[in-house]
Amino acid sequence: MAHSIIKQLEELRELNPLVHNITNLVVMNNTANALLALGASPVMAHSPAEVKNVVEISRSLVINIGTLSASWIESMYQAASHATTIGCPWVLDPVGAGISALRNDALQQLLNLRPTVIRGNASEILALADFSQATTKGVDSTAHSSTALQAAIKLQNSYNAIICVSGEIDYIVSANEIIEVHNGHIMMTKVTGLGCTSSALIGAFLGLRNDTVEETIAGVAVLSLTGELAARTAKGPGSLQMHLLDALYNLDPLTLQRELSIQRYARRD
Ligand SMILES: Nc1ncnc2c1ncn2[C@@H]1O[C@H](COP(=O)(O)OP(=O)(O)OP(=O)(O)O)[C@@H](O)[C@H]1O
Ligand SMILES: Cc1ncsc1CCO
Ligand SMILES: [Mg+2]
Repeated sequence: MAHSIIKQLEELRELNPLVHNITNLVVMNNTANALLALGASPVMAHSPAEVKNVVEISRSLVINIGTLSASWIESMYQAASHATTIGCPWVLDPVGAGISALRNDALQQLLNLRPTVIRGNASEILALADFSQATTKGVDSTAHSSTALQAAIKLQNSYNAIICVSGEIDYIVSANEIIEVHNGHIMMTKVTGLGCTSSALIGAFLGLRNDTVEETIAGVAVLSLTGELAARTAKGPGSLQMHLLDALYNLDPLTLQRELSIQRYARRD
């Protein structure tokens, strides 16, 4: 497993892929810096007048609904439909799924455009699988990631997307397998937008080699591991954020080999 991620990271740094982000106003700067530190090239572009042009030149698209409004929905819809049409892989981050009709309606439209990958916290994945049962508080999860595993499997079956549930254990559900990433640190929940960063890093790996499951695992695992490494030396959330960028920049094969904690098994449902 580490071997695949080491190779992918090497390829990513060599290629410096352009990642188109339509993301929220809270995390925009952090996300761009994380992509740069990893070795990708971010572009944040959300005007409806240009998103199709930007999708055309990008390796992948990341759509994050964190600070949604009507004009952003239009941009997201245009970008996602164009990405699906031209075969550009795209990630959906359903921030705050379940908290309002605006978000739920936008998410239903985006789901119908068939994202390649969906990554959310447990509350968001539970809400996406059944909006009528949503008990979301806001953008932070109120549930352990394991409680959303069945919902993730249901979403995978319905939309044929790779589903990631983040939390103490990150789960990645593909058509055939469940992958668990055990890296991470509780302090990461005290820095806003690290789930959003995970979605963006998945975007950075997508499109590298047409193996979307391996690419998704790489994105999730790299963020969780670098967060864990950063937490070891951080005094609190402020320095965690700073150390995370340094950990992404300095991540090397030996550290991946030594520190990754990943399990994968066949789906039995
Ligand atoms: N309880 C935990 N223990 C260890 N690591 C955690 C825990 N919760 C989250 N993490 C780490 O933080 C990462 C982001 O997950 P989280 O579920 O907090 O995202 P999120 O709620 O979508 O965040 P945001 O919306 O602020 O971007 C996970 O992939 C994992 O590495
Ligand atoms: C706090 C917050 N509110 C809307 S988006 C966002 C960033 C984490 O998703
Ligand atoms: Mg989130």
